[in-house]
Order: sequence, then C-alpha cells, then structure tokens
Amino acid sequence: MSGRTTALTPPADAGPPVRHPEAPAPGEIIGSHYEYCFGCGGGVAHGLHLETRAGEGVNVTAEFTVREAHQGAPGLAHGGVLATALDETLGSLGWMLRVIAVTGRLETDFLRPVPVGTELHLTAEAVAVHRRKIYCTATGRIGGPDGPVAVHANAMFVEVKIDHFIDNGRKEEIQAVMADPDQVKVARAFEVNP
Ligand SMILES: CCCCCCCCCCCCCCCC(=O)SCCNC(=O)CCNC(=O)[C@H](O)C(C)(C)COP(=O)(O)OP(=O)(O)OC[C@H]1O[C@@H](n2cnc3c(N)ncnc32)[C@H](O)[C@@H]1OP(=O)(O)O
Repeated sequence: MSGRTTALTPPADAGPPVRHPEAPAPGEIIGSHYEYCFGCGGGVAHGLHLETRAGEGVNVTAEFTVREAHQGAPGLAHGGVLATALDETLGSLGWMLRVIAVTGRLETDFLRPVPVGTELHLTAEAVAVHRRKIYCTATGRIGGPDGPVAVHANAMFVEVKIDHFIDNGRKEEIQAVMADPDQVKVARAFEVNP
C-alpha cells in the first residue's frame, strides 16, 4: 500500500481557487481542446460534443444530449458515458485557472436514470487548490438547468505540463497535433501562467 490518501476532502492548508485574469469571460464558449477528444471534439462521430461556457467564478456550464450511441440499458445512458460528461466538464475548469490538469480521481453518484434524448445540464466548480491538486465538483441535471440532479461527481485533478502529453501520447497523434497551428495555439495558451 502506498501512503497516498485517496480522500477527496481538501487538506486543511488548501487555498481557494483563483480565477485567472485571462480566463474566458463569463458566458464565453470554451472551444474544444482537441478535435478527437471523445468529450468535446467535433471529429468524433459518437462523441459527446460537449460545449462548455465560462462561468463568473472558477466554474463552467455545459450541455450534452444523450444519443443512441450512448446507451447502456435499452433507452438509457451508460453510466460511464455520464461519468465522461462530468469528467470533461471538470476538465474545462483548467481554462478558468489557466493550467492544464488531468483527472487523478473521480467519484460519481448516479441518482436518476437518464433516458436517450435527454439534455443533461452540467455545471462544474473548483472548490480548493493544494499544490498541484485541484479539488472540484460537477453536477448533471435533467429537464433544465434547475431540474433534478441525475449525476454528481467529486473529483481531484492534478496540474501537469504539456510534456505529460508529449511524453505519453502515441507518436502519430502527437506529431499530428504539433503540426497543427490551431492546436499549438491551444497548448501555448497554457504555457505561461504568471
Ligand atoms: C501537444 C499536446 C496539446 C495538448 C492540448 C491541451 C490538452 C488539455 C487536456 C485536458 C484533458 C482533459 C480531459 C478531461 C479529463 C481527463 O479525462 S484527463 C485523462 C485521465 N487522467 C489521466 O490520464 C491521468 C493519469 N495519471 C497520471 O498521469 C498521474 O498519476 C498524475 C495524475 C499526473 C499524477 O502523477 P504525478 O504527476 O507523478 O504526480 P504525483 O506526485 O503522483 O501526485 C501529485 C499529487 O496528487 C496526489 N494524487 C495523484 N493521484 C491521486 C489520486 N488518484 N488520488 C488522490 N491523490 C492523488 C498525490 O498524492 C500528490 O499529492 P501531494 O503530494 O501534492 O499532496
């Protein structure tokens, strides 16, 4: 057993998350970070095509419509797909903090079944930061932004540098994104974090 704690409660000396001065303005659409991302990429036919908007604090909102390709049981969304929608929404919080962060831990509560055709209204918010760790929560509601909660997640993201992707991603995809000026622009946006 390692000594690592898996608790999602921020340590006592964690600080509040601080909205970066160059974060997208409230209401601004946060574009896809990668065309072939299953969560937000336009190039994935059966992907979630999540479109996320900046909130006023260190928070974001997004919508996702459950389609036939997202089923687990007949006519119902697969739980893993719903967890992905929460994960993707949480991942967008990096834009508000202007850091790149990947999911370290994601704990999901499934409270109501979500039928195919449902629009899931998602919100995510960072609640605390401790060194490279970002503690955050996300909620998916059905029937409208104030509708009943169907899914909820507590999560801990870990800040990483671009090298995390360059060192670990398959060479073909890494070379392709490095050759794409739009993608390089996305990556560069995170490189300077005053
Ligand atoms: C050219 C490219 C262009 C790219 C353009 C932009 C791309 C923008 C992409 C954004 C994408 C988002 C998409 C949606 C979100 C995903 O789905 S991300 C994908 C899923 N997640 C992953 O693949 C992460 C896999 N895991 C890892 O790589 C490593 O375990 C991690 C998370 C980076 C941590 O490893 P590490 O850097 O060695 O850090 P480590 O010292 O182990 O941990 C740091 C701290 O976190 C704690 N910690 C780490 N893991 C855990 C855990 N599971 N539980 C509890 N605590 C933990 C440690 O205890 C430590 O705490 P302290 O000592 O500071 O108190």
